[in-house]
Amino acid sequence: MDTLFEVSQSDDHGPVARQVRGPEALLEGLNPQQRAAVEHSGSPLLVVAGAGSGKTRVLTSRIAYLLGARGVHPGQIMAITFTNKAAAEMKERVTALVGGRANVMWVSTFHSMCVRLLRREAKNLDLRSSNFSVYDADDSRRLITLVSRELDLDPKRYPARTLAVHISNLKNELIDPVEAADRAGNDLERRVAEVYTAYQRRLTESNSFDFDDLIMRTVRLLQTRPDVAEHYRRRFRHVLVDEYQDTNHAQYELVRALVGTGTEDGVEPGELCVVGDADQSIYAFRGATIRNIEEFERDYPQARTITLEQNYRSTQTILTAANAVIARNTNRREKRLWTDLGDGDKIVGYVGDNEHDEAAFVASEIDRLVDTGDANFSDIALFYRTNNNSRAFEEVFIRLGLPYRVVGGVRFYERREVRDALAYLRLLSNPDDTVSLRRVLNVPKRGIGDRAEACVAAHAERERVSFAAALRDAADGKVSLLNPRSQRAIAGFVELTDELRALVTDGKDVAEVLDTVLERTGYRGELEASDDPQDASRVDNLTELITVAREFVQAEATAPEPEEPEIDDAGQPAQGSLEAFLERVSLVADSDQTPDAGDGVVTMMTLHTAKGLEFPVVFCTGWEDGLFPHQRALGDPTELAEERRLAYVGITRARQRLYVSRALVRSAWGQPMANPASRFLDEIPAELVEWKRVEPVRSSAPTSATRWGSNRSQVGGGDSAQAGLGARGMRSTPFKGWQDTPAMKLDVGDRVSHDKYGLGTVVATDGSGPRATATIDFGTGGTVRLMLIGGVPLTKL
Ligand SMILES: Nc1ncnc2c1ncn2[C@@H]1O[C@H](COP(=O)(O)OP(=O)(O)OP(=O)(O)O)[C@@H](O)[C@H]1O
Ligand SMILES: [Mg+2]
Repeated sequence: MDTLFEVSQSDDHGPVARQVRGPEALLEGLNPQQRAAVEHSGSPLLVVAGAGSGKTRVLTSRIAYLLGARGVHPGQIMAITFTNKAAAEMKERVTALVGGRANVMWVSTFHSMCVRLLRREAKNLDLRSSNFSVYDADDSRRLITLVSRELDLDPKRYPARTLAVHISNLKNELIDPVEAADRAGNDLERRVAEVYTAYQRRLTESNSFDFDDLIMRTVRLLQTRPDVAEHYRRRFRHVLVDEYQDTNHAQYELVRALVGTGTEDGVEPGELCVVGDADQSIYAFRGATIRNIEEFERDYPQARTITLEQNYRSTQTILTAANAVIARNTNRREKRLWTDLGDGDKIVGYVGDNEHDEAAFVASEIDRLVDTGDANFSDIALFYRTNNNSRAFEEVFIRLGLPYRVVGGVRFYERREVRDALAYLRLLSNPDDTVSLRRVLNVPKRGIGDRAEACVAAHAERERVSFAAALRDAADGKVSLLNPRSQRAIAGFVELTDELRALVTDGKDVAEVLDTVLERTGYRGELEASDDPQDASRVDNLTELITVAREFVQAEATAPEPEEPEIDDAGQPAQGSLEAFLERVSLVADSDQTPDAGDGVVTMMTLHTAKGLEFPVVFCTGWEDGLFPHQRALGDPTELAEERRLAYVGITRARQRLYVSRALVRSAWGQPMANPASRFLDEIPAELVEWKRVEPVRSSAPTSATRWGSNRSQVGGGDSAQAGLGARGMRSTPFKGWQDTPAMKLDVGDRVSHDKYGLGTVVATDGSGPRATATIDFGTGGTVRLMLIGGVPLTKL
């Protein structure tokens, strides 16, 4: 924990450190640049610095300083973090300093902040009620699917997923459907605009926002309603943003509108402090742009920029490796990052025969580190490029009984039964929520079939009313072509939801409501009656969800009340309420599930999720061209640069020990792929890496000497020529039964024979030399993409 807060916590005589030791105490332990950033006042402030240099710490310290030394009221502070978890931590630290007063600070992610603001402003937004639903990616894809079906779009040509990405990009650029239609220059863009228009109308009818809307609508509100904007500008005198390099255009405009320029309404501009690192920008695919950090001084002409140069996180070895990799990116500002933590251990490298061998090595190392007392399980993190790569590790961890937790992946809140239960809850809170309504309409089965649903949907379309309104019409017999049985079933459903909704109005807490929902709808009963073992675990998950709800109710009941209610804080849903609960669960991000230290488990996650975190021991796995850097990036310099930033993020999460590993062959989607070493491995200076096992050298038969652990003397010990071999390596006969053939050249149309898949035809080729790949159609055996390195069991016919 920050020394800062320990000072205040050990002080029995008053909550604020300055009362005892003055503002100096709030600056203790900070280096001169960090101090300058904390003390700076007035003009906008940008702190740019490499990983682990204390940017986040500066942000937290600055808040403490604002409260403790500058007499700022907590209600005047808005701080934006990248995850809800980071927000909670920041708030906790500040609470330790100033007590319950901290509750009126707004510390949250962009999305949570916008939900809160939009709820407060529902009356200014033309919303039917402040109980709008928030649609996550899955919900919005469902709605897009519904809409494209109505527009008769070919789902193969226009997959919902693709449409969703396009619509999201438009929203991140603050482009509304009308403008999108105006701008559309080709067929795809016109289709997208069409879907976007219909989709947006549906969202409005459903009284729902998707994630991107949350930001876009808030920006629009502030831009079009000077009175509303002025209210927030008067209130939030301090705006602080962490991870500024990953903001998109909409978020940039949001910050601008909140801070103001001072010319709008005579309110002095708020004090803005943003921190970030352009080298860690890894969300371009969601519209993030480092333009925001690079042009900060142009956007805010009075701005001051402070750079931090001391890294407090990692050893010199780790830092040198990270710097060497990121240095390959062009068009970046060179940074001088140093550490006084010493060289530390070498980076450990390992080349596995396949992903299982790689996983076995990682597991045995973890076992060893914990055995020797060098680390606890919770000190250790394991990263991979994409979620599906966790499987091999999970298998061996389970077999060896190593405790672990996967962050992200198929998350609890993404499980079918959990989503169904939450859809019921959302429906009770927001009767117009179409996606939730249609999700549970016939779940469990109650005799409202597809045809009946289609009749209701057609009625809604014809009458231009929401699906919910159309359903009521159906219950009242006003929908044509509906058979009497379906009508009765619909009437029963409407009655049931009305009854359940009454529980909420009666003030029952969310845990009770949930329990009753599962009971009265027959949802739980159906699962309990089933003899499918999967249904049993579904029941467990629902029980878990009720526990989550119960804990939520209890936590809300015991949360300290804000001491100073003079700053109005409506817009927060009532404590323990259904809305508050839904808001909590709908905004959980991947990284919010990070276990707290002390959980005693190894953490597995993707590199993206690892941003902002740190661990004493880090395993970076799957460093192979085609996997990491991702295959998509191989021929694209922009994408490759982003992958390299991801490598930089991964390496710099490590404090003391870093491992890098790869596999010679791995099965991807059930097919073997032989990937060459990641180019990022080549970019780490060879002398920093001790290879526990390298790729077998061509024509030397694999012997026990190449088993990991027994070849230290052969390839370790700082012989850089050999040490680099594992990364660069020559490719030969790494796996049993495969012939030692030289790399082959194939063209589209060539016929080939594969030892396992049989006869096939080349349908595409990509890359050259050791990175050449061919996609081969093996008829009913499916399409397989293979790296054309030596050793591929393939014959050209
Ligand atoms: N002045 C300091 N003295 C001692 N430790 C420090 C100091 N500043 C930061 N640290 C520690 O260094 C580590 C990295 O700090 P922090 O997470 O704030 O860096 P960051 O710049 O935000 O990193 P990232 O770019 O990865 O987000 C933390 O453990 C933090 O407590
Ligand atoms: Mg940080």
